[in-house]
Amino acid sequence: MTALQVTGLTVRHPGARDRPAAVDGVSLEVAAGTTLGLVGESGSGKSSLARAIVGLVPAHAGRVLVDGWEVRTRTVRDRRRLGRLVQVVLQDPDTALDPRMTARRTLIEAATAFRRVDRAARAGRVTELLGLVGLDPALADRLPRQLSGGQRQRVALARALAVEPGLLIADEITSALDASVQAGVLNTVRALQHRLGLSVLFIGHNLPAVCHVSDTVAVMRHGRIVETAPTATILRAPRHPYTRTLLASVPSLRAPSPRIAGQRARPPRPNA
Ligand SMILES: Nc1ncnc2c1ncn2[C@@H]1O[C@H](COP(=O)(O)OP(=O)(O)OP(=O)(O)O)[C@@H](O)[C@H]1O
Repeated sequence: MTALQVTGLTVRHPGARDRPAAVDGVSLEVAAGTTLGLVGESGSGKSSLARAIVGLVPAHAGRVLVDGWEVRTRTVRDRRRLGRLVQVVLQDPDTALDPRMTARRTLIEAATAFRRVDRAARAGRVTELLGLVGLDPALADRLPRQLSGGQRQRVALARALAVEPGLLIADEITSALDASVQAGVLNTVRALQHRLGLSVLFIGHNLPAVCHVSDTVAVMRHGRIVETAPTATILRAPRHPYTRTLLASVPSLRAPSPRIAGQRARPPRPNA
């Protein structure tokens, strides 16, 4: 079963028609219950691809299937269906969260957007969601400005989970965080994926971070996927010169033990 299937997707941004396509005929798949990492340097087209998948920017060509359904965003009904199937968490939790809403209200609003949740069950659901992302339930009544950057990003993650989507798209979710906080959020994403059986498209420019949470990694450059392989293969035997360049710039990831073949990469050190 395929959670996400993208075929021949091309994105040309308005006002940039004379430049190469931001996304140029990209095809990729996220198998149900697995994480596909999408890695590439800034400007390679990762966010354009993510936005096109959920209809935030128009696709020039190509096809996107989520859980077998061809994504459309023409009607309110289409958009609701898409929102139930896919949730997106973005880089900057400061702009993603409503500054006037406590974590509790944010989570209740998301949990009840598509499903009925009895009033009596709501407090329990908030506690459960905060627990899932490793937050103390005592933080439920805080506003975003009363939380740290890492805590805000966890609330954004909990809000996405509140909808109970089959597919989560995480676009550079650790990039705005201090290095010391990044590893904790990455570990949370990996634990969630295992525990909830989520399908995840995890986007980032930091190869160790992407490898840490991903079963398979796709490497993107200049709008195209240059290599897709299981994470252990990307680390041990990358085929494309660009993948090798990315690896070479991360000394701690070179020549990993062959024992990790078929397994996930070792966790990055918290200060990596
Ligand atoms: N709204 C837009 N209008 C015009 N060009 C855009 C727009 N958004 C992105 N681009 C261009 O599309 C290309 C891909 O950008 P995109 O943001 O998708 O890359 P990225 O890999 O996500 O980069 P980053 O990691 O820095 O976010 C870049 O050349 C960028 O300048």
